[in-house]
Amino acid sequence: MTVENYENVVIGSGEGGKYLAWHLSQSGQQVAVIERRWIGGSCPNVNCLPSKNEIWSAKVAYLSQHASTFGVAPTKPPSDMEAVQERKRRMVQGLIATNLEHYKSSSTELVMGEAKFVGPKTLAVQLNDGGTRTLKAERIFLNLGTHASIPPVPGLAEARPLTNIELLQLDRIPEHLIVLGGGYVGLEFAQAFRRFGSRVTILHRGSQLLTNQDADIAGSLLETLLKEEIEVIAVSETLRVAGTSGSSVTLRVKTDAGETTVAGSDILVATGRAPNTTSIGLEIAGVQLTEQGYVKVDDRLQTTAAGIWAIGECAGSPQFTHISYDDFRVIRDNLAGIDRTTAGRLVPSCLFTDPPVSQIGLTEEEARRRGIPVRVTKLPMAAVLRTRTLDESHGFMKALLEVGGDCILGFSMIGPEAGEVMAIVQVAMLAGLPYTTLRDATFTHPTMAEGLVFLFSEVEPRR
Ligand SMILES: Cc1cc2nc3c(=O)[nH]c(=O)nc-3n(C[C@H](O)[C@H](O)[C@H](O)COP(=O)(O)OP(=O)(O)OC[C@H]3O[C@@H](n4cnc5c(N)ncnc54)[C@H](O)[C@@H]3O)c2cc1C
Ligand SMILES: NC(=O)c1ccc[n+]([C@@H]2O[C@H](COP(=O)([O-])OP(=O)(O)OC[C@H]3O[C@@H](n4cnc5c(N)ncnc54)[C@H](O)[C@@H]3O)[C@@H](O)[C@H]2O)c1
Repeated sequence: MTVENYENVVIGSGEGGKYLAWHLSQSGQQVAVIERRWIGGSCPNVNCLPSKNEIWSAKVAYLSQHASTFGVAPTKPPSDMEAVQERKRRMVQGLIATNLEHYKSSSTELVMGEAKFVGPKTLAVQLNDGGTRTLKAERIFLNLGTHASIPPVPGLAEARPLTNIELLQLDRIPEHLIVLGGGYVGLEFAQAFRRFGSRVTILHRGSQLLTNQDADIAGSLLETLLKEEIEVIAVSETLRVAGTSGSSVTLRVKTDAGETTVAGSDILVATGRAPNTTSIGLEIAGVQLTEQGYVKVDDRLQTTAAGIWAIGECAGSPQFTHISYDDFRVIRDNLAGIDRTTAGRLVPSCLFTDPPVSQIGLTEEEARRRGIPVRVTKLPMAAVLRTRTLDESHGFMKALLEVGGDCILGFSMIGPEAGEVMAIVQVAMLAGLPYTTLRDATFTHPTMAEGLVFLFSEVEPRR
């Protein structure tokens, strides 16, 4: 067995891992990235970007169906899913090419294969093209990602349910899609496939959709989904599943009103993620896991093994591409002797439903739970005149402010361009600006951002 020595090896070419690899290579270090399947990680291949690509096609389908509202001849569903797929595939191929270009220009070696620890700092790589290589490194970075978890419901795995990966490969429109889970993945796909022409039923656990958002935000989103004739059922338990996804499936579920049966043609499992940390020999490397199976790290993303770091979802970081990228910056800076941690960082999020839902900082519910006194200000989207020009005035903006000062503690929005408007508030929060700076700013008319002036003009004065 020949052992090849490296300064740095990154396992997984996800967002944080690839940026770290390219950065280290460009700084003159020797780096290999081992990736078993997705060049560039899950975001450009099977997660964020392909889903947002199809969601945009679904928006076009929706606008075409409602074109008469705008004085244009309408088109009836169903959509041409083969063409939707083709557009998405072209984008993904382009993204992969861009990633490969970065590997080439930074002189980072990309090894396509599956890595396993065979010694504390030694990896055996089962190459995709056949054969194995053994790589030993001074520093190892784990960017392993997660996969969709399939709950242990009798009959569910046997029903061969769709996850985000298979759903994004469908070149047909499911007749009746049952979505298990009312979180990010479930909600985005439920609305998109309804717009393509599927009948859709969401089965969600708990009393509200989007459990990490305030009830008023989740309620406003629910109104939108119901208006688009998406069926939403709160279940306390999924008891069993029969049939096969793709032809016919039946779910027996428990609700507050008793047991009921839900039948459809396809089932999408969107009930959260499980880390890709099993069967790769992390114990051989001395890398400990948390109870949930994520890599145990400190706030500089160092694992329990010296010289080994973890990045992104596998490290238990919030499950967003921009956070995986920030993890890269934390490690990069610490390697350069600059103190930087993950502690207290702002984590913005945007759910790409229509209208989208964005959130940063404290929610009202979290403030209440933590006993933090806040002033709350709210503005209906109908008061933002840009929404009237689009016929998209559903939703509202909400901000949380200090009681003893004028800093912004949190912002949530359901409305058009919610992610972009949130970014403006985020900058104010990062700069520690008082809300009055946004209140007194002049934003272009008519834009969604202009709504911030009116939102912050509504703030009750400090007592
Ligand atoms: C459907 C969907 C939509 C999403 N949309 C958004 C969005 O709009 N915005 C957003 O911010 N986030 C979104 N996310 C989350 C986002 O995709 C992830 O948080 C992000 O990609 C960061 O992932 P990562 O860097 O932790 O790992 P990944 O990008 O998943 O990379 C891990 C890589 O490691 C490889 N790997 C694992 N084990 C091994 C091994 N043993 N050997 C070799 N290679 C290995 C995997 O093949 C994979 O390529 C979405 C998630 C899903 C499921
Ligand atoms: N726009 C975005 O940024 C975006 C989009 C998609 C995914 N993501 C990321 O990926 C992560 C994973 O998404 P997800 O939707 O899989 O997880 P999630 O945690 O967002 O939602 C899963 C939901 O499923 C519910 N659930 C769990 N078991 C269930 C069961 N047996 N029956 C019914 N419901 C059940 C949970 O209560 C939860 O509400 C997200 O948390 C997010 O961080 C982000």
